[in-house]
Amino acid sequence: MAITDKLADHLKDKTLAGAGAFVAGTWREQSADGKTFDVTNPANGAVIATLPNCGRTEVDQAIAAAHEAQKSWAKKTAKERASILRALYDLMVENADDLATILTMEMGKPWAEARGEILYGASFVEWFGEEAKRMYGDMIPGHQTDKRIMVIRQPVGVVGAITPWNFPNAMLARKMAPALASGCAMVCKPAQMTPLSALAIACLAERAGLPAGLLSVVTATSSSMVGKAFSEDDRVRKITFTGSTEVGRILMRQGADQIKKMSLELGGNAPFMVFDDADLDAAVEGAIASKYRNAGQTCVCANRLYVQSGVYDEFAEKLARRVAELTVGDGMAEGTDIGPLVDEAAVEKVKDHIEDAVSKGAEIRLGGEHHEKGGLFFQPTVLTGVTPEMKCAREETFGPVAPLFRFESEEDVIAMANDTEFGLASYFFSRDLAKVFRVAEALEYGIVGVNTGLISTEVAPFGGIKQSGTGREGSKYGLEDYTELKYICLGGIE
Ligand SMILES: NC(=O)c1ccc[n+]([C@@H]2O[C@H](COP(=O)([O-])OP(=O)(O)OC[C@H]3O[C@@H](n4cnc5c(N)ncnc54)[C@H](O)[C@@H]3O)[C@@H](O)[C@H]2O)c1
Ligand SMILES: O=C[C@H](O)CS(=O)(=O)O
Repeated sequence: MAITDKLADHLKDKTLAGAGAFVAGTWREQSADGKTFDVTNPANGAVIATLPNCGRTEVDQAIAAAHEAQKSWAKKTAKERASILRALYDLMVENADDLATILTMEMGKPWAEARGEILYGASFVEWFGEEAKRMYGDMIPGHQTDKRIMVIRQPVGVVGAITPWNFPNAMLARKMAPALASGCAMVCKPAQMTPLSALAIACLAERAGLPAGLLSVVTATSSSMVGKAFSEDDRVRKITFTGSTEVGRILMRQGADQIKKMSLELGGNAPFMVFDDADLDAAVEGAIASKYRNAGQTCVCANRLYVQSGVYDEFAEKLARRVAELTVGDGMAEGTDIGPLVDEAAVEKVKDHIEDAVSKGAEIRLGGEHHEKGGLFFQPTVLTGVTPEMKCAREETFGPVAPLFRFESEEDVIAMANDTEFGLASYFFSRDLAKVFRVAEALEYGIVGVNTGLISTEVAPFGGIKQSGTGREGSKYGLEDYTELKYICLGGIE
């Protein structure tokens, strides 16, 4: 059994996290070279699982099995593929409590947030099961009397997926669902800190009747080995990656030799703007939702909060009062709002950003310290008097820190908001309709939240511009990333 009692004792279904890596349709408790690695609970450091540390042998086996299984899978009707995705959706919902417990104990987020992530991940499986039936093509009026022009969509083939630790269920579901719906096969390498959520999805996919080989979950500590395997093997037609921009850049370079099709969901540096005419209470709630969700460890978290002068002091006061109500603790404990950060490096980065800001003149309105619980817990923090020279203005903090910048005019704040190499999510609060359109159209981002801090849904296209990535996940557009267009020119039709 891969999982320990530290996790099994919290599960109704103890087999859900699988029994090792899921490679080419079989569960592997051992890798070819016999190496293993531990998965620990960031709330207390307890070992919750020991998994095989897969090598190139397992990755190659997974790719070969995917390449074989995908041929017959692509020949099934959309309805046949949709029915298996629907069965998987139903199983994810039925097992949501256990899936949430697995997620919280390997990643740390509060259980209620984890359960929300499970339903969010499941929503992509439901959505793309339906979209499978709408993989339409075109009939185009011919350019000559004897010609008929057809355009069809066909699955890309084998997809290599690499996913991050902060949404270990939803980030795989958001890739696997359109891939399987369109007739592709997938080999996934989850983050080594959080592999169990992906293994649980594979376990339920097997129970839902997904044919062997179509989905593999390779658990490995050498992520660069997996990235190279995906890049070098021409049976892998596409790489889909969610994670940091620097790793996305590496994968893009490695994929260039084979002109590998790429979907990249990368880093962010989201501006969150509050104008004088905003509903301040709504803006505060929006800031709480956007900034402190997952302890600030999401790619779409507000990273820079710009507040117009006329409401700056009132907003800062209201926000600090609301943040002070947040409870820090173990994600499995009732009432926890802010769980532990994922690792020591994350804690050090948060400390560095705070120390840098204070050294350049910012003030700590609230928090700013390592939490008294110690370990990976950090106090939710509000900084005021923040300026563009500070690290938190240019780097993704990825922690529970809200740096408040003051601004005077609409033109100034748009210029500051756009002054970054990132372009994923952005947010602003205003009740002036003309301003809403002007600002939304001027922001250089893939996503704009207006009078809301929460934008994530399966029905909308999620993705960024500039160095936040390429491609879109979710929505009717999400299927396109897993298909190729084929133009068929029919001649001799007299
Ligand atoms: N745009 C989005 O949808 C989205 C979602 C979640 C996280 N992110 C971003 O991800 C970052 C945080 O997540 P993270 O710390 O897991 O990112 P990361 O880039 O360090 O790791 C992401 C995944 O890539 C793997 N990896 C690392 N180096 C690799 C290499 N050389 N070759 C192949 N794979 C490699 C990791 O093992 C992990 O599975 C943040 O920048 C965040 O903004 C973006
Ligand atoms: O980290 C960013 C993920 O994409 C999470 S969400 O889609 O915004 O919930």
